[in-house]
Amino acid sequence: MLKILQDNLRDNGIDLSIGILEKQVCFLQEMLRWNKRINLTAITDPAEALEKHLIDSLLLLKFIEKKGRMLDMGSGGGLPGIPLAIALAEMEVVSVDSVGKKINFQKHVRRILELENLLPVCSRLEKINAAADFDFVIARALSNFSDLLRWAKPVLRNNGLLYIMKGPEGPSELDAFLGKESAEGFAFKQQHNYFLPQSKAERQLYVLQKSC
Ligand SMILES: C[S@@+](CC[C@H](N)C(=O)[O-])C[C@H]1O[C@@H](n2cnc3c(N)ncnc32)[C@H](O)[C@@H]1O
Repeated sequence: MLKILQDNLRDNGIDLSIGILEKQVCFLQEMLRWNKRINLTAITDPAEALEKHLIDSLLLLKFIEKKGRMLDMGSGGGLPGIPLAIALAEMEVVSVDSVGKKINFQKHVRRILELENLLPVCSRLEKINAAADFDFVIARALSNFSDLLRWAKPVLRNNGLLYIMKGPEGPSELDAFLGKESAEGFAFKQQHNYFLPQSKAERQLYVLQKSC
């Protein structure tokens, strides 16, 4: 698993140390192990989880800033926040989900991998009390653009970045959002399109900047 992860990341210009790769694989194995008892992911096949969870999260390293304070909204089993916290020692990741069992799993990962830059928090996003405290907010498989901007706005500092990860539905969701609402308080900065290495599944990363 480690070699496949290393090769796929290298093919995309991402070179992580063996120590970091080992931690990534350990996280994934723990997720699959805990998944037999609590519902963390619908994906149970290790090869598929490697690509759709770990590699999908780590391909972001090509596009995102590498240090600061990041909030992962609706992180579930810790995606993409935990792989990013493992890879980026200078990124402080606050990982929020409303389901206690999922956050307990994340706290277990924090403990066994000694991830001091990861803070798992059990809360609803609507109740997060962090006035404009984050440089970055990220979300994968959480909700529509409208909700994501509403939740991210109060917690992002001015000029902070919102990273929205989407699958093939991304462009039509974005068109629908722009068609009926304004992205008030945010400016579209970048869109990155990429493909997962094995399945060739299409992914988009939208980057929006808080403007006031
Ligand atoms: C589909 S899962 C995605 C999990 C993870 N981001 C991933 O990509 O695997 C969505 C997660 O968001 C959480 N969630 C949904 N609405 C939320 C809210 N308002 N506040 C906190 N967590 C929420 C759910 O508990 C669930 O774990």
